[in-house]
Amino acid sequence: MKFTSRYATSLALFTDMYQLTMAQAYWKKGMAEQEAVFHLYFRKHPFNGGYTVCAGLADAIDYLKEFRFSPDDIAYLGSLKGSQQQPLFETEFLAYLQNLTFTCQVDAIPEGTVVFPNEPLLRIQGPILQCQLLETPLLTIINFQTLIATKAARLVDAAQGDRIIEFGMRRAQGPDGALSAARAAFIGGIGATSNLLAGRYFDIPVKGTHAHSWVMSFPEEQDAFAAYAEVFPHDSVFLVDTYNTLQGIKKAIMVAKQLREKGAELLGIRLDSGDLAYLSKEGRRMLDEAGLPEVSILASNDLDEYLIQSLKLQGARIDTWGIGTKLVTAYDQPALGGVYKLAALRGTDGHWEYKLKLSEQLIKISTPGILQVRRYYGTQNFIADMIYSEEQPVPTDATIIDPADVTRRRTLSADEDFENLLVPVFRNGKVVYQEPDLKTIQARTRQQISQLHESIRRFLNPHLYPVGLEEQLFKEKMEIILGIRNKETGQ
Ligand SMILES: Nc1ncnc2c1ncn2[C@@H]1O[C@H](COP(=O)(O)OP(=O)(O)OP(=O)(O)O)[C@@H](O)[C@H]1O
Ligand SMILES: O=P(O)(O)OC[C@H]1O[C@H](OP(=O)(O)OP(=O)(O)O)[C@H](O)[C@@H]1O
Ligand SMILES: O=C(O)c1cccnc1
Repeated sequence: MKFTSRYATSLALFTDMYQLTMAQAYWKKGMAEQEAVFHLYFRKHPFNGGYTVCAGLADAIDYLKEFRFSPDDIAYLGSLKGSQQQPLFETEFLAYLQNLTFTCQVDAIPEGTVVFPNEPLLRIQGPILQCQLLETPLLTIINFQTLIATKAARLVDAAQGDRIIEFGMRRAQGPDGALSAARAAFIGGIGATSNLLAGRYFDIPVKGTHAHSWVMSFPEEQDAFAAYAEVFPHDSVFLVDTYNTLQGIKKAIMVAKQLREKGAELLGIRLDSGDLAYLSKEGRRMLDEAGLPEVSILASNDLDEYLIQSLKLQGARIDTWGIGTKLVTAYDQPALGGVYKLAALRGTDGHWEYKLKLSEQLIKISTPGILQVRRYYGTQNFIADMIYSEEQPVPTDATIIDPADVTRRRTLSADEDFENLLVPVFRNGKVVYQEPDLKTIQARTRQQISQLHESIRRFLNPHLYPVGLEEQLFKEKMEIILGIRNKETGQ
């Protein structure tokens, strides 16, 4: 079984009802096929951080590849009633849906790329009815995985190269939360998961120790360790904190010595409570003195990036970090506020009409156009990102303007290396994108983060990476805003 089978049955109803009622209204008004452009983007980094790692594209692709309404879906929609008990959806509209196939153009930023507020992660162009139906599922997929990949990358940053295992399945937001989180966590740099189904679906390494129940099911802790080692002589990590951690470590050492006499080595011990700095230092000393310097120390217990940083500052001797709840639930910020906004609509004359959503706050006003993101590179670090509309040629020396603070401008020379981040994913409803495997995506994350200046990577008050609108696009956006405001106030 391959992970894509998660989307093998029809998930066209995996959307908000208003997408379907709008779809019927577009259809009824003869607008269903009008060509539109939507962008999916977020406005603020999660966790008050300085960067975000985008993830979820592979799932989005699988969803779109399978996008169709099954006869069962149509029957369900046909059964829905309005407030006057009349059928909500017309029979002819349901017939239209039954024959609907996905025909859009999709461009996206590859998974594992570092991204910033207001940059479109996905651009969907096609019949407005189709684009509209996809808003909710695309946001569901991309928001969550991007959030978790970013959390994972922060943990990896804090752990400074130590191994991290994802232990979160039992605390995840439901079964798909657990699977998606395991996948996204791996993209963010986590080395392994305890979730076997995620291991099987995504080809992520699986790892585990044992639970307290194993120790508790024996009259003596040492007998529990010995019995486990008998069954897994080369694959044992003993959980040493069931009764008294320091005594538990002594017993683990005794069993490790017996194991060595039989030609096998204990892999490690796990600490799951108490003062992890003190206990890991004591544990390391005891293991080293017993001639067991290779036995590693794994710690778990409500860990997050701040605790890892603190434990490292305290000199903790922890080699591997087991992280569950705080990772898979993105505990301190359980949702990324990604949005999906209409940016252009093709008029009857064939020209694009730019569209935007007004807001009291300038930063919340969406950007119109057929947007692309261009990243400029220095010798070591990324320099800046430019958001521009593909309709207009970019001048040789381009100026970018920060839409949140128009006094922040920067000119980007044509001599700099650059790359356009959005790449073609679907053309006329067919996949044209070669999906990288998960290990390649994970390597991309690591490589991308290494190109961020350390001031952007720090957790406390990170520096703002420069992202701006290309000057022409900025001016056009301002003109549209003024035009709408004048119209609305009758001036
Ligand atoms: N040296 C340390 N510095 C800062 N925080 C620590 C340190 N050691 C452990 N912690 C964290 O303190 C929190 C409380 O741990 P502690 O083991 O005292 O309580 P607990 O979680 O209630 O224990 P148990 O798992 O036995 O119920 C955990 O999040 C743990 O990761
Ligand atoms: O702490 P997390 O980061 O979520 O990691 C997963 C936790 O799950 C297990 O605990 P268990 O379910 O036995 O409960 P516990 O928290 O009481 O130890 C394990 O011993 C970890 O402590
Ligand atoms: O294998 C482990 O040690 C493990 C797995 C899930 C949750 N906590 C610990």
